[in-house]
Amino acid sequence: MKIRIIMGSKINNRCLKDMVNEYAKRLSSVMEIEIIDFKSTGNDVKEYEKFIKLSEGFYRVALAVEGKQLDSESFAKWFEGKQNKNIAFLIGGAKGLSEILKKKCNELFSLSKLTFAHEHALLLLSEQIYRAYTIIQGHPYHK
Ligand SMILES: C[S@@+](CC[C@H](N)C(=O)[O-])C[C@H]1O[C@@H](n2cnc3c(N)ncnc32)[C@H](O)[C@@H]1O
Repeated sequence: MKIRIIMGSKINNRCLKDMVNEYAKRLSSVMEIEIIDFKSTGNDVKEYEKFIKLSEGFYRVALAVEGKQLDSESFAKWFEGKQNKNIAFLIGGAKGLSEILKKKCNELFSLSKLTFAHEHALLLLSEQIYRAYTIIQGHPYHK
């Protein structure tokens, strides 16, 4: 299984990067997690093309406030059902993901009704992917 997290904005916070890398490292024996961040151009068409190209062949999940909200156990079940798929999670920059891009995605997931900075959305998503894996494995981390 391969997970690609695509960010329409650069990750600048070093501590946050380290935390995200730590989750990816813990999961590296069972899945590959790749993070691709790029500087936003502010041009919706160019960003659309970039996101689509980078997520070609992946099951696309857009992160958006208005998306579906799951609890961690449900997310783990969803995740388990996607074990033989490659998943791309799309995270927008300051302007968010365009409507046309969200329509191209297979699903829209929300982390909360609160709006987070793109880096915080990345950290929450990474931790929930790790948590999902520990739930599936019955590992005590998820308690
Ligand atoms: C600063 S937010 C963008 C805010 C923008 N005004 C909008 O409405 O989308 C940057 C990105 O973080 C992600 N994000 C922020 N809060 C989120 C939430 N509660 N659930 C899911 N994704 C979220 C989304 O991918 C969003 O495009």
